[in-house]
Amino acid sequence: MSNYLDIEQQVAIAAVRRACTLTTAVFNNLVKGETLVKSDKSPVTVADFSAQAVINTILTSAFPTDPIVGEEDAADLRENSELRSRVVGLANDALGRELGLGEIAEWGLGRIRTEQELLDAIDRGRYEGGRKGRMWTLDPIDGTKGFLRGEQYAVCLALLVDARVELGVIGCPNLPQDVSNPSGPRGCIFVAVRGQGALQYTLSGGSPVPLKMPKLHLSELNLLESVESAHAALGVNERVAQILGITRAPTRMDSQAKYGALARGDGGVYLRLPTGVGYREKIWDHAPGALLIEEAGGIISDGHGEPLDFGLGRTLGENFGVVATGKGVHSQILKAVRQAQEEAKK
Ligand SMILES: Nc1ncnc2c1ncn2[C@@H]1O[C@H](COP(=O)(O)O)[C@@H](OP(=O)(O)O)[C@H]1O
Ligand SMILES: [Mg+2]
Ligand SMILES: [Mg+2]
Ligand SMILES: [Mg+2]
Repeated sequence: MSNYLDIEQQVAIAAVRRACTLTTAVFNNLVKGETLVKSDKSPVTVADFSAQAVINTILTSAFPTDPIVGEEDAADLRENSELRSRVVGLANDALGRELGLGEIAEWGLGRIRTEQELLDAIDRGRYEGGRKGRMWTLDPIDGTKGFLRGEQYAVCLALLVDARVELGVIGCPNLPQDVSNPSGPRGCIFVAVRGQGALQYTLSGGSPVPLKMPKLHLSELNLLESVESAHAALGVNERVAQILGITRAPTRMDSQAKYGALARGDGGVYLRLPTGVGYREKIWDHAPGALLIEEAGGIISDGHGEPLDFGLGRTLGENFGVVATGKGVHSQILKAVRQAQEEAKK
């Protein structure tokens, strides 16, 4: 008998690997005009579009009936022929390479797709989400701002069944494989399967390393937080650290690379509290990271201690931020969050 979600795991890792190769290549050749500003003022690049095209194409070929909740859609590309042909070229380059580690010819790799097929593949990510059945969440580049700065970003894919995350894969092309050697080799893939633990692979292959979050005392913790002050209330984080007596400086890092760092013990708490502008967190920004933390032995909730609900649609609804950390310190951190929040209201 095969292991739970063996095939899904193999497909998801292969798809994320291909997308990571693509995004790395694009970064090295990104030119002016290849970044657009979306209606919410956030950036999107040809790399985001083509990575979504590649992953959706592979997923649809392996699991034709599975719906996908993906961050991007093809509307901007349908209006812009220059951008469209660049995205089509990049996606076909990525899909056309010969079979790699663990890849199977039946996934349809190697075949050149038409423009129409690739735009439709991107738009397969428009599923509205919900509580029943299987669905994938995809963030082709999480941390687009980090990507553009040449810093951290992540290619993030998760499989949910009845709104529960069962498989999570996070590819981090720029993340050092070993935090104690920051100038050493980079490129990690984090994989979690419910009930089967959390693993780190290197992007280049090789045997995975199991991840287990260390038991930390409050005094040893440091916060993992966003680089962008628009994404999280960094001032409140500072106060939470002060209340808890945390003296170590926070680690600021874009994207779900933060969840990978937390799972392997490079930091003690992922803390993301709302900035008060009414933003709703997106399910693709947290689904794979949430399972990674649980499978590495940690706990994840919102800032009130409520579980994250991935069954409400494309967003986490009215949720209050995210707190992920070790089981031993979670309740103390929530208490400090409550105190900092109350002080901020005064
Ligand atoms: N006001 C806001 N509050 C919280 N998150 C926000 C936000 N505006 C954008 N984001 C999300 O923050 C993500 C990046 O998170 P981080 O700050 O941890 O790197 C973005 O993902 P993308 O880069 O995929 O668009 C985007 O979805
Ligand atoms: Mg975005
Ligand atoms: Mg994102
Ligand atoms: Mg994104």
